[in-house]
Amino acid sequence: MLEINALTHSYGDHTVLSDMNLEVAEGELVSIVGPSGCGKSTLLRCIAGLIAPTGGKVVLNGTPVDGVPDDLAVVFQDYSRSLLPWLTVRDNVALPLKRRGGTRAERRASAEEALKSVGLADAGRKYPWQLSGGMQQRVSIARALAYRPSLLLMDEPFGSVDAQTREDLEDLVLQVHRDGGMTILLVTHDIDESVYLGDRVVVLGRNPGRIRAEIAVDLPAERDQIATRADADFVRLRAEVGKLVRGAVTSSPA
Ligand SMILES: Nc1ncnc2c1ncn2[C@@H]1O[C@H](COP(=O)(O)OP(=O)(O)OP(=O)(O)O)[C@@H](O)[C@H]1O
Repeated sequence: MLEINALTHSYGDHTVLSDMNLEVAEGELVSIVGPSGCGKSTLLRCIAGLIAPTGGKVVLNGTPVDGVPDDLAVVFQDYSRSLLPWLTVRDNVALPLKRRGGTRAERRASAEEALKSVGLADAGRKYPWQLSGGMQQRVSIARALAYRPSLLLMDEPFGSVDAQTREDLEDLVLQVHRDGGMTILLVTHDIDESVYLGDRVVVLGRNPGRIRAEIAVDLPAERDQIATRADADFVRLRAEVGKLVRGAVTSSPA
């Protein structure tokens, strides 16, 4: 459903991504990890059509990306800036649905349903600033879910929440992925998280950013914060990814 062909991006004479090729299948959850500055966010911005790559192309559902595609949603780390403080939580979630058409009542009903699915059934009439950080990030996720994109991009979505909330939100993403079959690309700094959530982990190296390795996560789809993380296969995969990321900091990409 997503094809990245010979993608290159430079900011001025600083080449950040070089000749990147990646295919993502319908319904896959792909984690992207790599050292700071290797171009993970730049890659997501190219896929989201927020920046035009300097070379190569991104093809989503058979159509080359040229501007922000209609059937895509993005969740960023900085939830405090992504929600509009003057709109209620429900209206924040319903806002992007205007692009989909439908009546105001239908949009509100979809928003309520998405809020329920992230455990915020009672928060619709509140304002974002009345909620905790973790709850605000749930609202951002609900907004993306209500939109029912064919591709969901998440850029360090749990980087600013506490450890317990992070685990809850990770499990929420797994549940959404399992139930809705959504294709998800998730950028994270957290190696454990990349393995816990991913069907596949893509490791980027830097100078310039290239795919250094792709690791299939051959764990059962059903995951559990305690049992999965204690599983010998999980521990092996985490070590493998960790070694590749550490190697990517110092050596040039393979
Ligand atoms: N708008 C921009 N203009 C110029 N340089 C940029 C811009 N955005 C990013 N860069 C540079 O491109 C490189 C890659 O940045 P990017 O944010 O894509 O990396 P990242 O892997 O997401 O980093 P991090 O893990 O620290 O968030 C960095 O050296 C960064 O300074």
